[in-house]
Amino acid sequence: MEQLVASWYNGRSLPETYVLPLEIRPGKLNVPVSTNIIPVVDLGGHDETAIIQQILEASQEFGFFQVINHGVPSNLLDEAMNVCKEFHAMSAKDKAVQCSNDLNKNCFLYTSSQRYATEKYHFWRDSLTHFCHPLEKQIQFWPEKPTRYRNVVSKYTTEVSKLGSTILGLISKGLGVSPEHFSNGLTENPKMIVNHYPPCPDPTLTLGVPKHRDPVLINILLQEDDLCGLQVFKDEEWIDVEPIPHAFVVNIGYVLQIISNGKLKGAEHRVVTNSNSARTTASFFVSPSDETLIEPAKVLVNTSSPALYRSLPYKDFHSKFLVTSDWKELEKFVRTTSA
Ligand SMILES: O=C(O)CCC(=O)C(=O)O
Ligand SMILES: [Fe+2]
Repeated sequence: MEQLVASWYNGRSLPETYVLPLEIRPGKLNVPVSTNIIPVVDLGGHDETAIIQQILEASQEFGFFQVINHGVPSNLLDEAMNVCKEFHAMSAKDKAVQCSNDLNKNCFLYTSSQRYATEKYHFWRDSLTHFCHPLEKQIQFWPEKPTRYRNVVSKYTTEVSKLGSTILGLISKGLGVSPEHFSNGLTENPKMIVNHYPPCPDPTLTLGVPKHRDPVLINILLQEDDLCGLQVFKDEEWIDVEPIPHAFVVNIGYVLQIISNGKLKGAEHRVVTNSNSARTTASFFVSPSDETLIEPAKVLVNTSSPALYRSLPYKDFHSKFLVTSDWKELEKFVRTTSA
């Protein structure tokens, strides 16, 4: 396995292979205070129409929002975050014993990105990734250490799955798309990604994750209470996603941009590092099964709003995503020729 950053960073200066070209370096880290603030949606309210409107507006304008009063118990969020941190705090040897480094396996561990072997430079991140559904089948592949991992994370992913269905239900109502549209194979392949960004010797020169869009329907992200790192690109500026204790960050992925025929935005985002503390996050990627055809919902396509994207199996889209870091190339691949 490529060496996890956590196993060698201590006391080292930033290796050349992590120094990014000027145009994508974060440079100055304090982003200017922006008038753009990622919207916060209170899911506990009774006015469903108002909630749907807030979610749709945020998804159109930012492609990002945070949710509070979402129904997942706070102690479960704390336990899940703690066990994710404990996993990454284990020795490299223990981590290697727990997980494969084969990206085709149901549970695997990698560093930088899944394109490590071909990427020009590396990123300051280690990630554990595993599938979550069906739980009875997948759980046997998850790490056995820390010993609480399977117990806590199975409860966590069960709750976050329900939240995902709720949010997609609200989005489908807002778009006027039948809710079956999202249950029909589209949400079959949820995946957990436990990201870890060790303290970095020079956060101005490198990134934890470069600018990207998620290749999924939505991502439901748990971040630590007091550490910024995630930034959203909007109106040519980077905006910090300020952590709110026990909230989730939700972002629209590119698959939902396709299904909504461009009405919702698969937002561009990146992760900056910091030199003081390690930061851990858990992404819950809600994505279709490999064979599911992804295409603009029929009710959203008409003569005045023609289909912007062609129909293709999710696995074709995802394979292309894994081999290209060039977003324009991916857009070209999924767009209709007339769009
Ligand atoms: O760690 C974060 O803050 C975000 C991670 C992310 O963008 C991803 O997992 O796609
Ligand atoms: Fe992402």
